[in-house]
Amino acid sequence: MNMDHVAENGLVLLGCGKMGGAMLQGWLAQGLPPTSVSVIDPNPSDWLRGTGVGINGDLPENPAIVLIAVKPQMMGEALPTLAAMGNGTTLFVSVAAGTPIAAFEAALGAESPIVRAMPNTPAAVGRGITAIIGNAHASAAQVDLAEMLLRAVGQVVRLDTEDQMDAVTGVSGSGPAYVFHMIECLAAAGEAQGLAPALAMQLAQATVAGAGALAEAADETPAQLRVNVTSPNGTTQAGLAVLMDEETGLPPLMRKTVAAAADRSRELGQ
Ligand SMILES: NC(=O)C1=CN([C@@H]2O[C@H](COP(=O)(O)OP(=O)(O)OC[C@H]3O[C@@H](n4cnc5c(N)ncnc54)[C@H](OP(=O)(O)O)[C@@H]3O)[C@@H](O)[C@H]2O)C=CC1
Ligand SMILES: O=C(O)[C@@H]1CCC=N1
Repeated sequence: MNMDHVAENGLVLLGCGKMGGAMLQGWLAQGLPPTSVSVIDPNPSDWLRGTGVGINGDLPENPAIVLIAVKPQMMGEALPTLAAMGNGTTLFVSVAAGTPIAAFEAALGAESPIVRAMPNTPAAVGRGITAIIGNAHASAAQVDLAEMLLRAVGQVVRLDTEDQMDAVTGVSGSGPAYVFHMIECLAAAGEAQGLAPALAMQLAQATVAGAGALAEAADETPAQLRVNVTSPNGTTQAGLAVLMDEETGLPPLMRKTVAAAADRSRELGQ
């Protein structure tokens, strides 16, 4: 199974907001024909209307893939729409935080092939990372198909057990928001040191983007890259003494942040 299989049999996207839209953008850029995509969304955006995909019209009877990208809180309303779709060969892929595979099996039938996935919004620029796990009825070829589709918008990792999904959500699903907030804080701190707002934001954005690109491209570990910036008794050492404090610095704060997000993911699954 490959992208041709999806193009021939169709892809249904349930919910085209920030995450569904980011992935659709990536697939269309990779050459998935818009005519093979059917979107169900109550308020289609102008961007979506301009793509040429089918919107809130007739759906293919047995699409290759149904991608579920509605909020977990809307799942109860959305699942009956899905139950009418698929004949055992359609693969259902959910990106919803918290919602367990068992909830989809209960609504769609235990024989339905289902892949649970946790992507992130850098998918919009092809730089996402998605963790996936299939249910017992998803064949190896179907999990491969989900992986191929998600690779079009970034990296893909496979999980051994579904319970890892809560921690993944806390790290990479929500993670972009932590990094965006770090940019905001770095810029605000620059302003507090007397820089103009636009200059402080430019410095903060370029520093986070550049450090991320270097961390990905370099052979050294992030720890070594940090050491490379830190001259003995210099400015970075002074700054890091605050940031790396085990009592008041980033390590305990990041542990609490990721734990809170993972706990919320577990809660959404109740
Ligand atoms: N945003 C992110 O960074 C990530 C999100 N996710 C998951 O992706 C899913 C979507 O999140 P996100 O894109 O942020 O949310 P959005 O609210 O941006 O998108 C959800 C979309 O679904 C539409 N919708 C609501 N009800 C229905 C329905 N019954 N049938 C079809 N469409 C419906 C919404 O329309 P309307 O707005 O008009 O209600 C909206 O366009 C969530 O489950 C979330 O956990 C996963 C990883 C990362
Ligand atoms: O905030 C959320 O619940 C979703 C899941 C991961 C990122 N956004």
